[in-house]
Amino acid sequence: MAPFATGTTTPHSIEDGVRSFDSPPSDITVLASSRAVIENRFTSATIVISTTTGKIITVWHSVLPESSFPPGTPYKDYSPCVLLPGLVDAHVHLNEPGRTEWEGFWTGTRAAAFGGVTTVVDMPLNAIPPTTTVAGLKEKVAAAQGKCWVDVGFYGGIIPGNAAELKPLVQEGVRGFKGFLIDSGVEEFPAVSATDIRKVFEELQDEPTTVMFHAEMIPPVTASVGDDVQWSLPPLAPTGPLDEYQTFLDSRPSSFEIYAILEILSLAHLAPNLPLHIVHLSAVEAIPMLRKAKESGVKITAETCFHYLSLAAESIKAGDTRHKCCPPIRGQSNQDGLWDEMLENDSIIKTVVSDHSPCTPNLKLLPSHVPGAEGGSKAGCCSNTSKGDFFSAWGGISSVGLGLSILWTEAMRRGFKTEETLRNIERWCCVNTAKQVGLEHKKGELKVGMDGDVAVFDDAAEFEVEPNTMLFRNKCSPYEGKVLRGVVRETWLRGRRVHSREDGFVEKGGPKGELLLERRKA
Ligand SMILES: NC(=O)NC(NC(N)=O)C(=O)[O-]
Ligand SMILES: [Zn+2]
Ligand SMILES: [Zn+2]
Repeated sequence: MAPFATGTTTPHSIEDGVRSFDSPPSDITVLASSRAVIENRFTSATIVISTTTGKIITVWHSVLPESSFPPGTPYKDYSPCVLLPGLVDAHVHLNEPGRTEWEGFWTGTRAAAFGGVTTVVDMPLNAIPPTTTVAGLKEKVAAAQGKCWVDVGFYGGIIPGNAAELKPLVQEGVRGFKGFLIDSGVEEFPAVSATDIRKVFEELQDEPTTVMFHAEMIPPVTASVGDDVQWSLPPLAPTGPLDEYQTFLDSRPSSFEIYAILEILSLAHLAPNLPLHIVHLSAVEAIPMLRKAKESGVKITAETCFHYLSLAAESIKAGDTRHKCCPPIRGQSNQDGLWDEMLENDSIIKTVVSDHSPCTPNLKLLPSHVPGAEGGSKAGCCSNTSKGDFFSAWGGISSVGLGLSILWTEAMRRGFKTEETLRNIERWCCVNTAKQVGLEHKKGELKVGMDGDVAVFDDAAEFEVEPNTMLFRNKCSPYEGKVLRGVVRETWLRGRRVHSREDGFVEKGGPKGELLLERRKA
């Protein structure tokens, strides 16, 4: 039965979960596949999107043939590629204005679109000014206009002394806040103390927002955790060769994450209704205390990153500072522990994000034999003696747009089941990231009423990460040279194709990304 031709809204192929629609057929586009993830079900699907509103207007849990739609309706059956919701990467540093040479809206969002990411949320630091004031947010927004290939939301920043800016930033539509408990790496974004956090909690306790922390902290004195665990507290200063990864890892032990989380939890009672979130959780040892806090009623979640789930300290070569990030990538057993936690029911780790935090290659101080170093040697900013120094190099890993393939590659390497993994990825990278930033009413799921954001994922294909597949501004990433499984064939944003591997970007009319500045409801 042809739904449009007959005017009926209930074709006989309908299964449960199917919605009806009465939209005029002239402004629709149809994507179908025998394999899709729809509301956490692995199913066949036909998705009808209004090109006028950009919203999904109907979803069938079956592949309707093209003949079901009026002649001329744009229609494609992508079988056996998988239709996934466009990913929501809730942790990306787009450093424009001020450090646009590190990353900008144009390049960062093109890299996102290339990899099926249709929403990014921009971190409040590394641009100048940082997003710690309404004026700073306005500068960001002005700089972003007309340059975004995917939709972009903004976080606000928490620094000492800016408590009075926080409510106004909520009003202006920031999607949450981030603060540091350790040096951030940029002087305009200092770390907060317990006194500052108290003020922040007082200010934001009843606001519709999330307060997030970079949870690493240098304990002031010996810290004891409970009765029986005593953490030895190594200094942040190096105790071995500066170009050995282990020296760097030893300088930022798991206890720094534990100590920071204990500090946050000790203050959480001041704002019992305020959702708290730990960004880029690396240390598996911190999980039990987070779980315990959650069980006792603290509203707290955590995210981890593609790199903590796919890279391991044991394989990082001397001087390869492309791997430097904070908190650090830890050992293989830590990586295994993070995966174990994520596969638990009701895990504390709800989301997986990129923490794409790039810089110009010279600031990575890469020795000339490491890929991505060329800019460094040309820039000549550093003496040869500092090449490969993990302590002086910029901390941050570039990977926006590579995440889906990174996760997929790792999950397949671990022998995980295809359908379950795709459903998990939908949860970690779409549904839960959208929820974390208050966008669950329009992003992260392929269902009626949501934005028509779709990633067409070829789970069988492979590609090599090389300059042509890293569209971020600086081609300097630890994934370079790796062969990843899973290729995003097409990316659709609100019912329009933004990018396809075959035809590249749809340049006509320029970028169509919107700035997501509506005020959060919860
Ligand atoms: N200044 C930064 O961008 N820092 C970032 N750096 C990392 N993760 O290494 C972060 O998110 O903390
Ligand atoms: Zn951080
Ligand atoms: Zn970050």
